Amino acid sequence: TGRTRPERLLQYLQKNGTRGDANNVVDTIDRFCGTVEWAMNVGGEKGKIVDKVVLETNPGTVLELGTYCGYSAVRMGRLLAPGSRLITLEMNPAYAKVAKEVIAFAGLDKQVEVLVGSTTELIPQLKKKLDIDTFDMIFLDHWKQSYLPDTKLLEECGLLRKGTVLLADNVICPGTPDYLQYVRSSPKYLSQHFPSVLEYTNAPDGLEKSVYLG
Ligand SMILES: O=c1[nH]cnc2c(O)cc(-c3ccc(F)cc3)c(Cl)c12
Ligand SMILES: [Mg+2]
Repeated sequence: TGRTRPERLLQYLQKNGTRGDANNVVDTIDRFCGTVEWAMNVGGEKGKIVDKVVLETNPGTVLELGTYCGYSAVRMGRLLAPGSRLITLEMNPAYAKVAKEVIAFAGLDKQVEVLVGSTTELIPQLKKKLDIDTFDMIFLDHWKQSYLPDTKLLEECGLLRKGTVLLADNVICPGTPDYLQYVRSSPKYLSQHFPSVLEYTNAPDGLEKSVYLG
């Protein structure tokens, strides 16, 4: 039974959530993390900003770096138009296993696909693996040290197009200074900061939205 935090989160969802109701899944996971056990989901406050960016962008293809338990995949997947696809990369197989069950519980397993492996290994394979040419939106939420190298890798692999929206979590806490400096100074991006708080706390954090200009 729930030996790990992701397993305890999944068990709480299976016990207290409504299968097939993605909005309820988001609220139920937020209740678990707010009342039982903190977990590193993007959460409700930053999640409202993610919702706004997704609805404004209306992406047909989304790439998420860092799945964890699938909270943000469900949060974004629930807002996508029919026929849209969200691909999420997770290097920890135990996390990916829980995420697949959370995504299926939410009824989003047709729109959301979890790939297990490192971003460095998977990003160069995406065009071959999926019949996707470029992504309309990227959500960076994996490891702070990887944001910048993976962004450059996405550019090199031709997975970004004029207007692709990059949305990055945790640019304040834990903080991604090299990534911020790059997207804010490079002529290839137009960046905007959204101050917020670290999930389930009142510690300062924020999201950075950067539009790729090609
Ligand atoms: O590693 C992370 N990946 C993706 N999102 C994350 C997040 O939203 C929060 C944190 C975090 C921040 C402060 C703290 F005290 C403990 C954990 C981490 Cl460490 C990650
Ligand atoms: Mg995060």
